[in-house]
This record gives sequence, structure tokens and C-alpha cells, in this order.
Amino acid sequence: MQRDDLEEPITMENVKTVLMDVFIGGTETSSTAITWAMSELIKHPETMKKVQAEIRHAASENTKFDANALPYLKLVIKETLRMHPPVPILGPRQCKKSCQILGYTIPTGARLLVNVWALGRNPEYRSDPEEFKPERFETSSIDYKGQSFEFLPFGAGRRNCPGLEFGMAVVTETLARLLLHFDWKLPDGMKPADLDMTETFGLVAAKKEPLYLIPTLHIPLPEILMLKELCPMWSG
Ligand code: HEM
Repeated sequence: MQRDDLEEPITMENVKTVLMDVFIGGTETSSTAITWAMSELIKHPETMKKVQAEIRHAASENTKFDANALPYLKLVIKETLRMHPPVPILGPRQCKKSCQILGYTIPTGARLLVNVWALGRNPEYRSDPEEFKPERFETSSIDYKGQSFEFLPFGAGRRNCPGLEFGMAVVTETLARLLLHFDWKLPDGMKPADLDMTETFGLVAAKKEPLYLIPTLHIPLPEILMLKELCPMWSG
């Protein structure tokens, strides 16, 4: 693996650092997005029904589906990322050239923090920002790839998230599996309205109280098929 003949040599140190980036950048962000999506779905039973119907309709031979053919699930994930961006505040940016923003002078060299959480809930950019409504993205061209500055769950510019596609694939595949194979309910007769949606404050805005849900098996998942589908390189 070691290559010393390149302009930027690949060293064991580089490899370890990249792997660390993947673990630090990719695990808590993705699991936080999945937890928030499940929380919003359990709070909105009609949305849960609609997304499960889409996934169950798309799943052929009971367990196979094309994650790209799940447009409503994509809307659910977008809406989750709008209301609960796992990274609520982007890493600091430095102002290259003095400018005016909303009447404030931003001097050259000033450090700026972009509040993605506040952008997502700003009523100037959308109606009912406190409502979970995946349908709002149905007819909108707003995407999460860093071009729409009112919706930046993966950041923007050259320091945006390099794991965007991978993160979306993990979140989509995991949610689709959870929703295809299981029905979900709250424990102890708890009502959807009682679910505590408080966020933690930190680099990652996770759900403060753990999400406890009771699964009921809907479609069994043969273990061997699961391994083949998820890890084709292992199945020979
Ligand atoms: C739903 C999942 C994810 C979300 C919401 C997310 C979000 C973000 C955000 C907002 C940033 C800062 C971007 C900026 O300041 O403009 C970032 C940076 C980063 N992300 Fe992700 N991320 C996710 C998944 C992943 C995955 C799966 C990986 C790796 C496999 C990853 C690796 C990184 C790295 C290495 C950085 C730092 C980039 C830099 O500083 O140049 N992320 N992520």
C-alpha cells in the first residue's frame, strides 16, 4: 500500500487518517439522521403508512428493492434533514473580502459560522417550517448538494461533506430495511404526541432522549440473502 513516488505519497499515516475521517464523519451523522427520521415517522402515522406502502410495493420477491426507486422515502429523508440536520452548524469559514450582510460589515479575515438548523426552520424560505411535511419537497428543486443555501445539511463549497452520497445511501438503505421488514409502535401505550423531540447541543444535534420503539416482524429477512445483498463482495 505504501507509495513514496507520488507528489502526495500514500503513507500508512494517510490511510489511518482517512479511515478515522470515515468513522468520525460518517457514523454519528448517519445514525442521528436515521433516529430522527424514525422519530418523525412514529409521530406522523399517516406518513409512516405512506412510506411503508411505497417500500413494500417496490420490494420484489419480498426482500429486494431498488433504493433509487423510492421517491417518497427520499422526500422523508430530505424533510428530516431540514428539520434535524445532524450537523447543525458548519465548520468556520473565513471571510476573504470585506462585505455587508443584513447591514452588518463583515471584515476581511472574520470567522463565520453558518447555522444550518436555523436556515432549515426559517419561515422566510418556506411555510409552516415547524411542521414535518415531506410533500413540501415534491415540487421543489431544492436539493441537499450545496447549491440551495437555504438547505445545507451536507454543507457547501469545497469543504462540504465528502461522504454525501455514501451517507445518503446508508440512511436510505437502513430506513428502507427497517420499514420494509418491521411495523413499529411506541412502548407502554405512549402517544405519538408524547414523544420528546428535544435535541442535544453539540457538533452533532442528536435526539436527547433515546428513541425506544417496539418492532413487529412484517416480512422475515433470510440472513443469507441479507449478507449477499449488502456485501456482494463477500458472497463470491
Ligand atoms: C447523513 C449523513 C451525513 C451528514 C448529514 C453529514 C454532514 C456533514 C457536514 C454538514 C459537514 C461540514 C460541511 C461544511 O462545513 O460545509 C461534513 C463534513 C465531513 N463529512 Fe459528512 N455527513 C454525513 C455523512 C458522512 C459520511 C458517511 C462520511 C464519510 C464516509 C462523512 C465524512 C465527512 C468528512 C471527512 C467531513 C470533513 C470535510 C472537510 O472538512 O473538508 N460524512 N459532513
